[in-house]
Amino acid sequence: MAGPPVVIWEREVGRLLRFKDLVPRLEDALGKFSRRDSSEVVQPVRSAVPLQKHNGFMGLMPTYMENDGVLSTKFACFYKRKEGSSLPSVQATVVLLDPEYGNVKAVMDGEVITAMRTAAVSAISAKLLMCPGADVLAILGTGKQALSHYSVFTEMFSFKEVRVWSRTKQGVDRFLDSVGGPVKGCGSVEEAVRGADVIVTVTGSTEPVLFGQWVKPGAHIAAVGACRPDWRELDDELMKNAVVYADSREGAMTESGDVILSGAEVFAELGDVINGTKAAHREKTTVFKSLGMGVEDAVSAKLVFDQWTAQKFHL
Ligand SMILES: NC(=O)C1=CN([C@@H]2O[C@H](COP(=O)(O)OP(=O)(O)OC[C@H]3O[C@@H](n4cnc5c(N)ncnc54)[C@H](O)[C@@H]3O)[C@@H](O)[C@H]2O)C=CC1
Ligand SMILES: O=C([O-])C1=[NH+]CCC1
Repeated sequence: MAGPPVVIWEREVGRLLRFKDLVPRLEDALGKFSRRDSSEVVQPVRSAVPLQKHNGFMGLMPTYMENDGVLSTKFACFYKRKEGSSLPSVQATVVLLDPEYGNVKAVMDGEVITAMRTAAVSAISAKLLMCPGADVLAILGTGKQALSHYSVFTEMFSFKEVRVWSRTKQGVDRFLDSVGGPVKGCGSVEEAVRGADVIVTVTGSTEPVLFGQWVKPGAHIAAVGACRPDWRELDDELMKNAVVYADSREGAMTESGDVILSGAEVFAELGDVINGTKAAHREKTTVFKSLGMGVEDAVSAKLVFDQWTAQKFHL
């Protein structure tokens, strides 16, 4: 009989996970996912159970990577919060199983994994799709994802200017205090995004906050919020005039209000670009629509578990 699962919680996950280790594993996983080879990745579109009373959803994200021996699922509860609410927008737990025996090997905090893998995938989208010599980064939103995106974008790239916008001044001030680096706080979305080469949208908004009329031609947008079919962050003009990429085509067609309601076509998955089967249109305005995938959590959880096991037996 298998022993009880290990529990690896927030601080430990944060100590073990590094962007430099995560990014290449995510690139590999995105490529494998887009090959649609079931011996590499089996990952259905997330099931979302409505939590009507609490204005949220529980997303169940099972994934099996046969050749890598990884079986996992994440439970991600995400909510539409009222302004000023102190409750979290996203809470997540990742469960790692033994694919042969079916027992649970580890239960992990999923918040650090969600924050880091989502930001790392957005950074991969920028690496592949932003224009050469991109100088200005704008971040819309100042919550957990904004912080993790700031961390990985400033670790991987050398922007000359970073701008941030939040709907409240307190949000901007808190963000500036937490990051310490040189960031310009902006009083409006337009001020933040005019002339920006890369724009990250990480808000809890369900209506468009970013409008095409303000976006510089050739800019790259990593659109991370609005993960429900009736939620938006980007307007129709932007969606229709950009080349749209997604993490999962099926995911975007099922869950993204920006894709479904604008009628925009998903040109390619990020994995198709990694595999060299679809072009990276760096010269055009590009949108990467991120919904989040179980395969990203699976490789992150494996990395945490492997590092945790190596350290334990090294002591
Ligand atoms: N694509 C993916 O893989 C993932 C997407 N998400 C989504 O990313 C978004 C941000 O998540 P977190 O940073 O964890 O949340 P958070 O609660 O930490 O931060 C949300 C930010 O959005 C702002 N905001 C909320 N409502 C707004 C509105 N109506 N207009 C403008 N700004 C608004 C808040 O002031 C805050 O700055 C959420 O929509 C979440 O569901 C989160 C995890 C993974
Ligand atoms: O992939 C993910 O973990 C999530 N996507 C939307 C909210 C949480």
